[in-house]
Amino acid sequence: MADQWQEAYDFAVQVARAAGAVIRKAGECEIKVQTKSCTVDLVTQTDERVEKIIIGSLKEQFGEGTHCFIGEESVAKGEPCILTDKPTWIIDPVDGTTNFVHGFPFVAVSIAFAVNKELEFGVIYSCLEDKMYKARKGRGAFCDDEPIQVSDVKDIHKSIIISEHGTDRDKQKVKKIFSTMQKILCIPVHGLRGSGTAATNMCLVASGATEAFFEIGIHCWDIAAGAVIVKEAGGVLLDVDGGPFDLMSRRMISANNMVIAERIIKEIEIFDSVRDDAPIQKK
Ligand SMILES: O=P(O)(O)O[C@H]1[C@H](O)[C@H](O)[C@H](O)[C@@H](O)[C@@H]1O
Ligand SMILES: [Mg+2]
Repeated sequence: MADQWQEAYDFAVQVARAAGAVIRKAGECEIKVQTKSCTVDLVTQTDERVEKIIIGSLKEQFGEGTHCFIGEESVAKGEPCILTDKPTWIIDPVDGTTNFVHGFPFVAVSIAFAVNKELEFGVIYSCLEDKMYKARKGRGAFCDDEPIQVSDVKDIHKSIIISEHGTDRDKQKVKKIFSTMQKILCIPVHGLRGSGTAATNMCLVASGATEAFFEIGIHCWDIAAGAVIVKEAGGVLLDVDGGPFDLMSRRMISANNMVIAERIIKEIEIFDSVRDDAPIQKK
């Protein structure tokens, strides 16, 4: 059967690379910062501009109205965040916005593509490192066209685990986040890390640099592309309660294998997060 998504996959790589160049250029100038859900949930004109460039390029290539789009900044402006069976692009134009504002060198363009609610491919361009991660369902994962695969570590005591504290500063949630981190650190593991971008964190799992990344509070656009890349690199994806991975649930764990995943899950103190696809509350 004709491979109907190869052209879209190749085009997504081109668009991600071009978007990364725009981000790098914008980082050389003064960055005007605004906030979204709270004072530390940052957004810049670059996030919005890059999302418009990405969606505009995809619409031009594939036609208006044939594909659907879930973009971080479009959703922030009230667009629906509902995954249907239609071909859908799930986009984080600047993952690691806080890093971008501070010049902390991990900023990623994350572009995923789903059909019939199945993730077909994911592309993550770590634009300050100039590293292009990509994967198509059933065809392996790559960094700069070199195959990548998860680490073979099964002993939790020999692992590095990535966790992020996110942008929520609710004291009860922060307490659970740090209590979880403390319990994991004192297993003990070799170390805890966090790049500040979920997409990059998942690439670090996929490339074997760390054994797991989990987070409660992320969004579908932060993790959709990384989910394909981790899975195609031989890793596993689960809900933080050990259930099946749920893209819209705002929580997940990605790991190199089930042994590590299940050991980490034991320590995670879960707190509620409103689903990405929850009905929009009328103000
Ligand atoms: O930079 P964002 O696109 O907003 O996404 C990040 C989020 O804001 C928060 O910092 C999370 O901890 C990150 O994992 C996520 O990528
Ligand atoms: Mg973002």
